[in-house]
Amino acid sequence: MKVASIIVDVLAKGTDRPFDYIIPQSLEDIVVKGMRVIVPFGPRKIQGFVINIKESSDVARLKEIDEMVDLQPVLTEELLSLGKWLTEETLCYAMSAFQAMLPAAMKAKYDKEISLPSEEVKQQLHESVRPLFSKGSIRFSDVKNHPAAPYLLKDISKNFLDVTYIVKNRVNKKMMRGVMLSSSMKQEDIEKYRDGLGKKGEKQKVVLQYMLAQKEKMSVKHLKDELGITDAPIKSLISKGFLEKIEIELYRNPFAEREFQKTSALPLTEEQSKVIKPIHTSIEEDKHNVFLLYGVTGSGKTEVYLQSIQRVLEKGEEAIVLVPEISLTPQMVTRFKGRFGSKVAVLHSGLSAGEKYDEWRKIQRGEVSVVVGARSAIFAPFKNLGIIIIDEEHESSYKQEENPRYHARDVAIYRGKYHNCPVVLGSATPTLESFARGSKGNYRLLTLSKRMNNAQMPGVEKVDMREELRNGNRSMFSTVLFEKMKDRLAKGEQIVLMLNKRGHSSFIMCRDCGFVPTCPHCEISLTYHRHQNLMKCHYCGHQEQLAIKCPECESDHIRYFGTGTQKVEEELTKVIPEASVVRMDVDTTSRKGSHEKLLAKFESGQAQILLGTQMIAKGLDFENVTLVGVLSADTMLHLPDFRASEKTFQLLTQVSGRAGRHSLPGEVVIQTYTPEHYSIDLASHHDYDAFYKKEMIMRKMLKYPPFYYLALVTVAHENMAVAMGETDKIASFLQNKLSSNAIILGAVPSPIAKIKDRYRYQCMIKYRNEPDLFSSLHFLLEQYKGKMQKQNLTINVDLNPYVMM
Ligand SMILES: Nc1ncnc2c1ncn2[C@@H]1O[C@H](COP(=O)(O)OP(=O)(O)OP(=O)(O)O)[C@@H](O)[C@H]1O
Ligand SMILES: [Zn+2]
Ligand SMILES: [Zn+2]
Repeated sequence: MKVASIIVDVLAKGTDRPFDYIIPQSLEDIVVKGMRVIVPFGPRKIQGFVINIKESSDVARLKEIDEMVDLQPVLTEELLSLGKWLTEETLCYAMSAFQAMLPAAMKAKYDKEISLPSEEVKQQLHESVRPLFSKGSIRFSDVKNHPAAPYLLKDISKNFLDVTYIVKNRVNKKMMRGVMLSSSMKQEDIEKYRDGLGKKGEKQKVVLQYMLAQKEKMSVKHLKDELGITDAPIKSLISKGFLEKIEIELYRNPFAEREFQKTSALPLTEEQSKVIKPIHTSIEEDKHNVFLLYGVTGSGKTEVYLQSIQRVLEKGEEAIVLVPEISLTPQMVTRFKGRFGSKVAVLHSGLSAGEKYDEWRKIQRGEVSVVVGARSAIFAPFKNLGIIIIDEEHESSYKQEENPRYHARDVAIYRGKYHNCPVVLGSATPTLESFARGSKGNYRLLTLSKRMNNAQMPGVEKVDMREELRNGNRSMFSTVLFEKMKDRLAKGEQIVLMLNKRGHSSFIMCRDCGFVPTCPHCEISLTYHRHQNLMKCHYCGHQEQLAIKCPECESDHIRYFGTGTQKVEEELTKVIPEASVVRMDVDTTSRKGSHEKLLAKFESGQAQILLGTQMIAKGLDFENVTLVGVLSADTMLHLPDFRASEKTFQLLTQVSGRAGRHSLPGEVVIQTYTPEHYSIDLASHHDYDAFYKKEMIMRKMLKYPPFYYLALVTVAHENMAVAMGETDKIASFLQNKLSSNAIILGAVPSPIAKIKDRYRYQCMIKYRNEPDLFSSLHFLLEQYKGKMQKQNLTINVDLNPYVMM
């Protein structure tokens, strides 16, 4: 008898352990570790992961595995043990850890298609299996009960056959209204009609002009946005037969039809050669090392990554490159695809479930050897990893904010140890945690202190916006910034303007009494949505009409506060009408491929100003940009987060780094209300080292990372007293369990004290060495499992939290 230990798909504390099941005789040689199967569980049938196969079980009465979900293992031995490690490190369920490693498309049950990789293979198949393939590929569901099925499964387990999941694109293709130039009419006739249009047909003329120039299908929405027109001129052109109505597919893979210009390795600078040496050695000697590549903006870190990967590929091994989601820009992708061509898979959130599955399969089948992707790409199922690179390692998006609450850096180091390969963390502004490890020698610190071609770091000017106001300048541009913008436009150079939107920027405030409307269910300020003229809660979706009068003091000076990118854009067109502006924010980039289009427009010089939120701060490398303006440097400083200063420093340094990266010298203007703050002051001097020293003193004094570890327990309940009471109990329980060196703060209300009508309390643990902490937290969650279910109490434990709200 063979027995499989299985983690079942029930997310509850009591079921978070392996259950034993008998493997039916017909499947004995076929079910292996890392496959998913269907098993009876109570009255139901559910999915589970096989994590072990054994000869016997201690449990007396075992049930049998019902059927197979996968015909081949989806998790490798390594990923299975990584899953176990994740459950211990992040206190998550084994099931969530495994699920996190697979593409979303595979979470549902899909039929499988089985096909012959080639005709020759047919001879190797079992004789009863051969006839099944007489008409090409087959569906597993069709042959499941066929007498040859057991032999078919055996042939699959011998890797004779190809298995693909039939993943329907869950996101159905979205179609939208579009138009094209009439196919039956001659272009001259259309041009003739256009030229004949007078004042009354002005709008139609604009449309035809545009369509004739673009020579492409266009969505109606795009035309309206781009040309600032209504439906009317488009409709009348259709009725006259100049335009034809068509349907346009909204989503498409932005990189699918792209040709990538092939690049080859650049001769390295002296500094680059110096830092790449130990990385190459580590690759060649199969040694695990963590390198912290600390290189100023524009110092050529990417080339170091590329040539490190080159060496890995020459060894026949594989590479994972993580980049923050927002810098998965075409520019970044082009660099990797340009060097390694079709060996590169790209994983980012813009892909549909089906497309993500396709990329994942290429990795699993060894068709690619480099993955460039956001956080979850760290689980890429490579079997011979030779290097893991994390670019912009300071980015907080590498921490997942839901279960499993893992940090990609920790997973990278786990996998690097497993595969005896180097992990490279790169940044111009490393996190304090990493830099401290680098300085102590836990990581090997590699420094690139100079920009390419010895380009100077841009000069930075701070402007005190309070002063501007005192001098009567009420606009959002300081005099200095405005003058410099004018100057660059005159010279034909380009400008990047950043508006920091994180924090509270688009809320409504009463200018008389300071009242700010908040969500009645969540206690966070409502965000103003200009298009619909509504106020919305970003946590629960609650919305209200815009207040006309202040409910507190009845003043009608209640209005939109802070500036959105759209408002800046409007202002720009007013004060500098000659400039063409590309605006990049969540609104203009939500559509697939729009990111790419906007950046292409800027890169080609069709626009002189790139205006955007944080998303433009990183990774962009444009030759002609000589001026960077930060419109409001301090919005992030006031967040209730001990990393607020660090985040501000990082962002300012990153965005400043966009200027003067090539032959033209760059300049930066930082507008701020708190120019004396050390984050802003030191960022303006490009002084990471001084910032690091200063911030380390603060962290030491306040007992924060990297001097102390943090754990955050958040409790939520609809009754405030219950939430507070339970948090108090948890705090005193931990107080008893932990040493007197641990600091336990709370119960206190969370910075966001209520979400969706549930009150939130938290307890923060600061500790250095508490061997009992994890087991105590486990015990606690175990104790609470009944209460959590019955009383609808939620307890979240975040080890090394990045979001303090
Ligand atoms: N050895 C080299 N010779 C010539 N040009 C190089 C070399 N290495 C890098 N470059 C060029 O220098 C520019 C800056 O490099 P890169 O964008 O990699 O900087 P970075 O360190 O990643 O900066 P950031 O942190 O700001 O993104 C790029 O245009 C790159 O092509
Ligand atoms: Zn008021
Ligand atoms: Zn709300």
